[in-house]
Amino acid sequence: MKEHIQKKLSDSKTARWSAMLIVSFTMMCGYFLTDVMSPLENLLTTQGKVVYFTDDTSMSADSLITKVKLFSAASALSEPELAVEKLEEGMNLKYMDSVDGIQTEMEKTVSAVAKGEGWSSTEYGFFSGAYGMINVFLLMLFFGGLILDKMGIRFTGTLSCGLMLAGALIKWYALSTDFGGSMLFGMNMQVALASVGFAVFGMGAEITGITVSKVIVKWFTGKELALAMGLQVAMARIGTAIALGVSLPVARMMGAVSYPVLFGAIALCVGFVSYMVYCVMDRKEDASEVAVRQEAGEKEEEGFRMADLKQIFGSRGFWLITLLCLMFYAGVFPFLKFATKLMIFKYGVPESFAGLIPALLPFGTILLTPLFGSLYDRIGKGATLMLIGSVMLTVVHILFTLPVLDYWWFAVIVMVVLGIAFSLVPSAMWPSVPKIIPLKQLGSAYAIIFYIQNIGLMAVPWLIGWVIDRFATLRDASGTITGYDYTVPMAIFSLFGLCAIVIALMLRSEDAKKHYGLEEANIKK
Ligand SMILES: NCCCC[C@H](N)C(=O)NCC(=O)O
Repeated sequence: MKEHIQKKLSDSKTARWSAMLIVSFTMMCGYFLTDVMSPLENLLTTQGKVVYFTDDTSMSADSLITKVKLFSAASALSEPELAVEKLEEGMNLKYMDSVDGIQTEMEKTVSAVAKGEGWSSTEYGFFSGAYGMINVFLLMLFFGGLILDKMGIRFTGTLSCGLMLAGALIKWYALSTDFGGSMLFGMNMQVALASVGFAVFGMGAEITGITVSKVIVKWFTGKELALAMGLQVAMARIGTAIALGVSLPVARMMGAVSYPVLFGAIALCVGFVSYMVYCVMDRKEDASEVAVRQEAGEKEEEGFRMADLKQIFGSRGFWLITLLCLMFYAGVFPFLKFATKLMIFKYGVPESFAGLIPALLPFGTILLTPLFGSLYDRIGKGATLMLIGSVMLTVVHILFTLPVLDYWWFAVIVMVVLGIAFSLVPSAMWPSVPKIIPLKQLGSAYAIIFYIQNIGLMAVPWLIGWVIDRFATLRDASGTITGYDYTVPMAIFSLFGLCAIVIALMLRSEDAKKHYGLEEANIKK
């Protein structure tokens, strides 16, 4: 008679790849919401309504009305009854504008009118950094890791998806409400409440992130681990790319910045349901694992103990990966928050296309992250991949800093190179952690890495927002903003890249000493 051999559910290719797709979809919705406000920086920091024309230029509604009236006076026409509230899509307007210092007659058609929120760059930076605030100040990410290792994947993932959704709804409420200039914590009420929402969302998103990483390690250890992690990250990047590409057109079409957030919250509800589906699979995987152990007469693995934290904290390799993560990601995610406006003011890209250039970055990574992940699975060289990625990040930021080649095509090329760097490092970094830290401590290990990384995700946008207000905003004699010079903010991003190179070099030499296996293939032949 043929002997029946118990198998784990994860031994089935279909089952493990389905699990990967389901949790990655949830994460993708989270990433969409994380970056959905980035292309709206210019709109958020404009006071009053903004008018967009069919030729892809835009102007504040107040200034347009003044210019229309100038035209009426110059052409001796009776002043039209035009007011900001009457501006709408399809209107054909004649106005006077200064072209090369000469007052010139212009005629343009309005393609959309959207409401700016009048935030300062500092307020925008504060809001963007709020993502990491609860994680950092209330140590919630750290506790999230402990909860994950103690309470398991199903409980933690459900909790974190709920937090993401609650945060997204608070943010949507804040952005869709007119608080009439009231203040909270000495801050514009809208900025404060939107930041609270983003902070709650960020707590959920980061805990979901560590949970999803643990899910992938659980189903793919000894199999296609780096490829699966690469594909999960690639799907997350699709979320970022969609956010960067569609957020501004949606806000314009609907006339307000709150709508992209609302659509993201609706998508997240679907992501929540998909996580529930994964929970069913997770239960089956656990049951099959128990059966395999019983058949083999193995004892159940010991659970996580607080003492295990000592082992994590005592590992130099772990700290180097953590610091590399801090520096590398400080140079990428916060940069994306400011990149759309950089494209408008440094490279002269029309606002309606400006979000598409930063969107190239995550798009590039969609193919490359799994590709490099699979390379790491088969031939290794993880520490070297991280080093090359860090060098590329630094070169890119130096090129964005220098006042050379301020053409849109050059920005595209540089952004593609950044996309390659942004594929190399994550595809090698995340699958390297289980080579240094054992599975039962992995939730806590990822949580600590994400915790330190969140300090950067929080503080860097605060710093850059303040630096833009202080050192990068150009004004005319009357104090009106005339443009931005991004040299100082981009030089700061270059410094993060330089630190990443030094740490990647140290990690490679530590690996050579301690034999973590970072340069070895993941798939054992
Ligand atoms: N904009 C999303 C921030 C997610 C940060 C998260 N802690 C993370 O590092 N995820 C892995 C990745 O490479 O995206």
